[in-house]
Amino acid sequence: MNTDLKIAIGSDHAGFEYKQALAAFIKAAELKDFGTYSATSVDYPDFAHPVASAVENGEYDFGILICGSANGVAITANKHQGIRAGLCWNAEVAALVRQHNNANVLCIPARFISVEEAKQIVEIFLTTGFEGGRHADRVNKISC
Ligand SMILES: O=C(CO)[C@H](O)[C@H](O)[C@H](O)COP(=O)(O)O
Repeated sequence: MNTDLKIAIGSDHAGFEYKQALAAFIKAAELKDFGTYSATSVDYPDFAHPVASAVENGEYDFGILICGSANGVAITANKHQGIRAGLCWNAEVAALVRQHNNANVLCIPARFISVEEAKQIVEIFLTTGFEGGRHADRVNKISC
């Protein structure tokens, strides 16, 4: 897919192969791979924090994080004040996390979906806009 967006991507070992496939699939204005760079076992926060920081500081428009279940990377990314990371397992959820939650980090569970499903999720996530309105009121209430 082609996009004018700037994308930060990262994974742990469980998401490594999917990250490689998605990085090849996304033709972005800029795509930075924050690692991991092999299938050797690593700790997901070491990759989720840098991706979340890069989106939080405005360097990148969106982040994509992949681990086995996507829970580890989602929990980590959501520790960042400016991050709304959503776990997406199908295209419909990916659309909703953009339309209703204005998510800026997409978390993909590599051990539970196919690479083709992951590509579809990425495409929907990156091309769907926030609906605003009542959803903006709710998103504004998230920060504490
Ligand atoms: O953090 C996770 C679960 O919330 C991720 O799915 C990790 O990829 C997973 O825990 C890694 O497990 P492994 O047995 O060390 O490969």
